[in-house]
Amino acid sequence: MNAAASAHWLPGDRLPDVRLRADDGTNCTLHAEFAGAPLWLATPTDAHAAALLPVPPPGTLALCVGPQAPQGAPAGWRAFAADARWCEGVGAGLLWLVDANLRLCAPVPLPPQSVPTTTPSVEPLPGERTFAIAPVLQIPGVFEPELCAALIRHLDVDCAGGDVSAVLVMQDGEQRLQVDPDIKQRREAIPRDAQLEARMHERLMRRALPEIARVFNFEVRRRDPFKLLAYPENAGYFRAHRDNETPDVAHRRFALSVNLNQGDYTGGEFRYPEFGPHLFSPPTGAALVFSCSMLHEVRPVMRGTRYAMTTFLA
Ligand SMILES: O=C(O)CCC(=O)C(=O)O
Ligand SMILES: [Fe+2]
Repeated sequence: MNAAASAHWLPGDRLPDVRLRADDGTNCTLHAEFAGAPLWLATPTDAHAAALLPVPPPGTLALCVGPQAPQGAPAGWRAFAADARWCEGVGAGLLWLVDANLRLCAPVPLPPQSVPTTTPSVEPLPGERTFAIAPVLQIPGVFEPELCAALIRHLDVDCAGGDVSAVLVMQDGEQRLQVDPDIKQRREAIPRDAQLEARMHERLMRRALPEIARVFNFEVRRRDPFKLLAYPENAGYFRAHRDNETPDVAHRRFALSVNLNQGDYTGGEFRYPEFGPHLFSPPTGAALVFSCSMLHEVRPVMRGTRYAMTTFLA
C-alpha cells in the first residue's frame, strides 16, 4: 500500500502525482512541474479562507488546490483544480508544508495563527566535500516518533531487553551461533507484538518501498523478519561487515535501518569505509537504505543507548 491507496495522507507520505488544471485552460502534473523546491499546498474551502492565506516566503512554491481552482488567494499563490479524490486525500481547510521531495511535513489548519515556518533548509556542502559520500538513501519520517517510542518500550519491557547478539560460525562442518565481541556487541529481539509488526510493515510499504523503487529502480518482493536493536553505552558497536556474505543471507539485496532515538546517545553512527569518511546518523524515524554488498560499520556508542530497527530486503 502507498499513500495513494489510503483515504487520508499523513506527515511522512509523499504526495501522489496528480494533474493540475488552471482556470486559463493550461494544465500540468504535480511531480513534473513542482518537485525540487519547498512547497506550500493550501486547500481553502472558500474565497474568504483563500484571501487569508499568508504570503509565501521567497523560494517556496505556493499552490492553492481544490476540486475547483480556489479563487481569491494573495499574490504569490497559483490556483489549480485537481481530481476530487486526490483533494480528499490531502484534506480540506489546510496549509501543508511540503519538502522538496514532495513529502508532506506538517498540516496547519486554516486560517494559520502565524506565518508557518517552512521546512528547515539544509546548508549545502561545498562541491569538493561531496566527493566521497556513500550511495545510501535516507528517507525521513518512515516511522512516527510515537511508533519509535513504542518499539523501544517493546524491546525493553516485553522482550526483557532482548538477547545478546550472536554471529553464525562454521564449526566442525556445522553452523553455530556464537557471541563474538570482535565482530559486534549489542542486544536484539524479533518483535512479538503482531500489531507493532503490522504498523511497521504498513509504514515500509507506504513510505520506503516506493522510494526504493524510484531511487534504486528496485522492486522489493521479500523482507527478512524485523529486528529491534539496542547498542548500550560503552558496549554497543558492529564492526565493518557486509550483510550478504554467507549462503544463508546471500539473497539479501538492501539493508534498511531505522533509528528510534537519535539525539539520546553519542556515537553509534554508520560509516561506509570503502566510500569515504562520512558518518551517517539519520533522525528518529528516518530509514537508512543501502546495498548489502557495501562494507559498513556501526561506530561504538559512547553515551546513552542507541535503539534501532533493522531488516533486509530482496
Ligand atoms: O544497527 C543497525 O541499525 C544495523 C546494523 C547492521 O549493520 C546489521 O544489523 O547488519
Ligand atoms: Fe549490517
